[in-house]
Amino acid sequence: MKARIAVLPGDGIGPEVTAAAVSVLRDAAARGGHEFEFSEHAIGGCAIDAHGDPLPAETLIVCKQADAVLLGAVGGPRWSDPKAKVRPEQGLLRLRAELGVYANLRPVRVHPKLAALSPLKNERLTGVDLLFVRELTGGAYFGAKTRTADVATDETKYTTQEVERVARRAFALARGRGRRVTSVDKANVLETSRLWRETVQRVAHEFPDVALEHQLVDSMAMLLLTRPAAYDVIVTENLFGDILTDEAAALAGSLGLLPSASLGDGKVGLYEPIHGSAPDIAGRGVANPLGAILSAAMLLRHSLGLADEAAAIEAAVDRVLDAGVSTRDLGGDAGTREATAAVLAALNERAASKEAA
Ligand SMILES: NC(=O)c1ccc[n+]([C@@H]2O[C@H](COP(=O)([O-])OP(=O)(O)OC[C@H]3O[C@@H](n4cnc5c(N)ncnc54)[C@H](O)[C@@H]3O)[C@@H](O)[C@H]2O)c1
Ligand SMILES: CC(C)[C@H](C(=O)O)[C@@H](O)C(=O)O
Ligand SMILES: [Mg+2]
Repeated sequence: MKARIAVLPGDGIGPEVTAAAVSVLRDAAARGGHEFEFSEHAIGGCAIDAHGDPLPAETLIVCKQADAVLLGAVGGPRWSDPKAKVRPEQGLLRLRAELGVYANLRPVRVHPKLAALSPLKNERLTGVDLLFVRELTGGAYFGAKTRTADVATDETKYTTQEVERVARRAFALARGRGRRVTSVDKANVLETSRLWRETVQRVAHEFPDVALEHQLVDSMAMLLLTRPAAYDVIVTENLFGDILTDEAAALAGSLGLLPSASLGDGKVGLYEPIHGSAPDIAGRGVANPLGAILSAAMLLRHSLGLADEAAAIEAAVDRVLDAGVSTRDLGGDAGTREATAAVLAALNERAASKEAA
């Protein structure tokens, strides 16, 4: 098959982990006889420096015309002055809104080898296999903002339609997994959460084969650590989803491991690891590339319909972790390149053993 993939490396470790993901995609293309055309474009802080705009018009046009967008990360201290008028993160938020990718899928699995490293009790982590579905284009991130010298506001707004579509996506995904959805809100305090809860409840009637429960976000933050294996699909609003998924990264072992796919009703999907630009380790070749590589697998599955190729990459990542190859965030000493090379080697071995069989 032919596919156009827009690559937006961004800032900090973004270019390092994106290069790793692209090499795995090139490998999948070569192996499967596919023609993937990659083109790189600016976003975030480096786009502010080069074009005065964190989402240059050219980047947006190419992304809209692509089959999929692969993104590294944006932001960093250089562009973080609280008084700055333009921020790298605005480019990413605009891109998500422009692509209409309202459902952000963030799977969290705990690899057995890494469970042993966790400060949490091992038995609690056994079998953890979560899928967060984070609403991505609404809520406080996109509401009106005001600021005077002493007062600031960020409006949180949700419409029924915005909640319905992300809830439907979560229920549909639950059908392919454990058939359980936990909807997370703050309905004891927030009006937006009451609308959220009523709407999710109504959508649940369309999916009688999927069990629904509601949790308040504060207790969910605790439950995620005390009984993570009890959950399947967790659907929540933008801000809560951002926070809970970084928390869930502690279950998996590192923020550097977690991938994401952002999907809407249009054809273009956006794929990015959930971590940021990690300014503290940028440029040193030590970033964990696995979250970006697993995001590339999600790209193959969700945008290109190449489920087997995606599963092969996920299995290769598992084998690399099984073999004890890990980057510094996981207590190992492999660099970004070594970890990437190990994934490519595991893919090779698998292909060779399949051929031999
Ligand atoms: N999607 C995105 O582009 C995105 C996501 C989150 C944060 N950000 C931005 O990134 C900047 C830095 O934010 P932050 O420091 O709060 O969060 P961060 O995710 O960049 O880093 C948090 C911690 O996790 C570590 N880490 C993150 N990714 C890693 C990886 N792949 N391998 C090894 N260690 C990794 C970092 O070294 C750091 O110690 C901010 O400007 C923020 O807005 C961007
Ligand atoms: C950089 C920021 C806008 C972004 C978000 O909050 O969505 C990031 O934290 C993420 O999780 O992708
Ligand atoms: Mg985040």
